[in-house]
Amino acid sequence: MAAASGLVLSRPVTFVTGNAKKLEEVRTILGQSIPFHSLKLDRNLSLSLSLSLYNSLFVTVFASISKSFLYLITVPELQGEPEDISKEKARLAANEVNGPVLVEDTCLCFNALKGLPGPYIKWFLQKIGHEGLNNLLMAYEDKSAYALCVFSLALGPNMEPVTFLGKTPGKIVPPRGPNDFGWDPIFQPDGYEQTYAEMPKEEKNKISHRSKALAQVKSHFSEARYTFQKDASI
Ligand SMILES: O=c1nc[nH]c2c1ncn2[C@H]1C[C@H](O)[C@@H](COP(=O)(O)OP(=O)(O)OP(=O)(O)O)O1
Ligand SMILES: [Mg+2]
Repeated sequence: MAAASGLVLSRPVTFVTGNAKKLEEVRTILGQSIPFHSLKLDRNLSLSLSLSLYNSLFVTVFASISKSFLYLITVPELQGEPEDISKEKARLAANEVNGPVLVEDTCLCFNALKGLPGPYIKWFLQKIGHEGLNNLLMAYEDKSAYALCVFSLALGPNMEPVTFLGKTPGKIVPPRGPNDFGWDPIFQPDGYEQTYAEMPKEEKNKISHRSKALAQVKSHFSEARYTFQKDASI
């Protein structure tokens, strides 16, 4: 029976993030399509920024799962190529959770800067803000950029993660629209007159880097047909 219905996992997949906005979008886009733990996250950022080539920052995440579990998850902010970062994040999260996890890492890549800030966008945004990000491109005519989302699924500790990529091309513009999610106000996707921030959420979710990557996650789940020892309501 297990073979007929796909791989048996110890429990439903836990989506690990410290970013409430990400979680909100993932929830909306996925709906009921994948059996996830219902996750509510609170974050407690413990910042220890160093110039080390290794983990420069540790994010402490309190995840209360289905109201009855509380996980303290420390996921380091890693460095390197987007896919490697996302995979490593999944390995670490799977060890912490001791079960199947899905994680996601988002990059904002400027073509004139050969893909930078890329995975380091979080620090660039935190340090220099929307204006600073625009200024980075002042010396270049090419303001084109792309948003890249890399999900990694690890079925358990010591399991090799699988990645799913989603990419949306656009350009960097002076900030427009509500400032409630990261770099949304300065990213204008190709074919639109509005920035991500100006768009209605449903519109962003139709074309975003995140929804493109999640479409692949969904098809992976429908092909794999995982079953779980414990049901999703736990
Ligand atoms: O759709 C988006 N629209 C605008 N801004 C966004 C988006 N998605 C992520 N962001 C921001 C959050 C963070 O400043 C950086 C990614 O960093 P990233 O490490 O992936 O996110 P995070 O540390 O906030 O959450 P997590 O705990 O899942 O790693 O870009
Ligand atoms: Mg992060």
